[in-house]
Amino acid sequence: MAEPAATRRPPTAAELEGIPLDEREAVIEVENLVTHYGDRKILKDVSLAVRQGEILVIMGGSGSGKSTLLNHLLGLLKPTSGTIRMLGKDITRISEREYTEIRKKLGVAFQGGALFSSMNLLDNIMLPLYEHTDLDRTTMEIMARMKMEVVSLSGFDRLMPAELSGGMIKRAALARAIVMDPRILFCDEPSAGLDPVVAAAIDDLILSLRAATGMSVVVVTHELESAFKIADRICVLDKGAVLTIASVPEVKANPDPRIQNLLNRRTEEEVLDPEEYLRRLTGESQS
Ligand SMILES: Nc1ncnc2c1ncn2[C@@H]1O[C@H](COP(=O)(O)OP(=O)(O)OP(=O)(O)O)[C@@H](O)[C@H]1O
Repeated sequence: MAEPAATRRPPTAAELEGIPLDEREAVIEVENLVTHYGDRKILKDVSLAVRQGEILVIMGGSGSGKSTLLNHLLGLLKPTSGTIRMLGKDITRISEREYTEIRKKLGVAFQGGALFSSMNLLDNIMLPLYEHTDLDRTTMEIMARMKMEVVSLSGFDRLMPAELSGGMIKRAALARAIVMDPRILFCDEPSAGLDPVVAAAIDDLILSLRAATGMSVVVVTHELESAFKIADRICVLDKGAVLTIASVPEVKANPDPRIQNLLNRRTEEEVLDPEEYLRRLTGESQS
């Protein structure tokens, strides 16, 4: 029997080079995911796969279900039905102990950084090592500083989160997310709220991390420019359903007005038809 994906040595970026996405192993496979908040159906039969070394960007208007999907992928929410295979294991059906093993192979850069305000930068970046390893402090410091160098934060060990710029916080969040050399990196709005130059630098950083390590990256973003620059494929969500999962040129050429509205940043209200508006007022469009 083949060794499970979670324990096998992952392929390097060089080994993946030249292998088309479709022929690579999936590190995440979501099938027919349905989830509710109370009686309200939020994710409607979502299916998607993320391949080795792929950057998949999840896009969609406000309230389309991006955060809900991300929280399911991170094992923070349990779906009503459907499966989420992460590195070969269905995380909706495994024990907490098994999930902890998978979780060690996932890095998460949370929106806003999620840095602890009472800890300096170095300690913040070392946190996953404290949580998941028995390494001594000196080794942890060395590992954290190596990642700080990767994200151009060398020498800022003792700065407190309140002293960091928006771009530095995003880079610190990335450093913490990669400190355990994850197989899959999740980034929630990695460049939101940054000026265009700083945002572009974060995009470049994500691309160079993937190129150096061959890890897979899942990015949730509102930023079109960023999505077009970094995505191998974009998954467009609309009202909890996947409209398409396709390459950037394919998404741009997709004639679906909901996709074109999203790309052209037209608000939903501008394109809402009267009947849909009525259904919304009566609550009928909520299921
Ligand atoms: N804890 C909750 N309880 C009830 N409903 C919720 C909860 N969290 C989100 N929702 C609803 O679920 C839907 C999807 O929300 P979600 O936050 O996943 O969307 P999103 O695409 O991430 O939006 P945004 O871009 O604004 O962050 C929305 O209609 C939202 O109001």
